[in-house]
Amino acid sequence: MSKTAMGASQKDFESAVNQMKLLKKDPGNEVKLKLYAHYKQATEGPCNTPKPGVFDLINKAKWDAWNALGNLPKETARQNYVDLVSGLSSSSDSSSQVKPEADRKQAGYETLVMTSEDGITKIMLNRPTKMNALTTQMYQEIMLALEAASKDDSTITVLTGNGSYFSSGNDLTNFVISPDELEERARRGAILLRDFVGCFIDFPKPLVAVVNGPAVGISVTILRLFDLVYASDRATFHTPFSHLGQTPEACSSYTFPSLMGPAKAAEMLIFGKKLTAAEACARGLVTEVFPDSTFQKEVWTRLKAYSKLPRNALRISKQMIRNHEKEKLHAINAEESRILQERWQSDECMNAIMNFLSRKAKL
Ligand SMILES: CCCCCCCCCC/C=C/CC(=O)SCCNC(=O)CCNC(=O)[C@H](O)C(C)(C)COP(=O)(O)OP(=O)(O)OC[C@H]1O[C@@H](n2cnc3c(N)ncnc32)[C@H](O)[C@@H]1OP(=O)(O)O
Repeated sequence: MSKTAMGASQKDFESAVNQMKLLKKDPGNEVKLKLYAHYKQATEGPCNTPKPGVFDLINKAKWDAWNALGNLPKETARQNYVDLVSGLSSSSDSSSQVKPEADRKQAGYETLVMTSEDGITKIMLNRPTKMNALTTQMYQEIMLALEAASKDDSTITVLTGNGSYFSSGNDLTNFVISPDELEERARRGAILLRDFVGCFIDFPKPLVAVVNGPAVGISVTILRLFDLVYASDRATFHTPFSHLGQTPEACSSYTFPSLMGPAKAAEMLIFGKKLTAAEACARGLVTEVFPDSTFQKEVWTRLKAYSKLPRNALRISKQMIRNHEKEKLHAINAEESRILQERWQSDECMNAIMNFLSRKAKL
């Protein structure tokens, strides 16, 4: 009989616990929470401690993860723990192996798939089960990918999402930190945000967003820094900053009012109105909307034709259009990032994040 059918033995479990201690790579907050919850369930049974206070972010997230396992039997939790650790070990083992030809395109990126073909470099956000929510690792990888794309011999660079969402914006688990770390993490978060947006402001080649599904938060505000935005008619555009106790970023406090007028910008950025693709197109945020059934075919046919145009002419024209406001955009980006650094430390922001993480609130 297989191990799974029998359930993991206590020895397997202990060896998985030891294996975890040797793991070289941080598996990320989500996995760590799952491991914690299953460890507690396997060793102590259902959650039996008082719920931590609302500002005790880390312990509250851990408690929520354990409590969510309900009455899961200890044996099942033990097996799940062993399976989780074995998945982590095999993925870190395989990263040192030589990848087959077809996979080489992805080398170096864990959260993205980057490919280059027909004069087009495509950067695809690749966390479909998390609606392509942007972790800090993902912001870093996108910056690296943009840097590489700016230097490669492609004509056009495309950003798109894998799965049903373009992106659900900032990954709210980026906020799972202990209160004594908050100030420093907010400081680093503001630098990350400023550098991330800066890469889009400075990107030298035509940059195209292929918005395959709903877009939330920073994945909406950043669109004004693209040269073309093609959207499926299934896409929606939502910036629920106030609901999260936060404020606009990616220069949208300046670009949105100048694009659609202050009244329409306020509806989105202050009051969090969600737009359909047609509405976003009418406001100038989207270049063109396509039926979802033919979206990929039509968009890629169009982009392949554009990528055959003279490369240098495209690049120079883009820079002529964008250079006028570059300096201003960098100043606005720095100011928005500074304001967010303060917001992230506010009670309003912390309460909203806690509500999402404890599944009390969704958009
Ligand atoms: C001090 C901290 C420093 C931080 C440094 C950060 C630096 C840069 C910051 C830039 C700032 C950007 C602002 C924004 O982007 S604001 C927008 C934030 N996004 C949200 O509020 C969206 C939250 N998600 C939802 O409301 C819903 O998930 C959804 C998108 C409406 C989809 O709902 P649906 O019912 O279809 O699907 P699920 O909710 O079941 O989602 C499937 C799983 O994906 C996880 N998920 C989805 N989105 C996020 C997210 N943004 N953050 C974290 N996790 C997300 C969801 O939890 C499910 O996971 P599970 O299967 O494990 O439960």
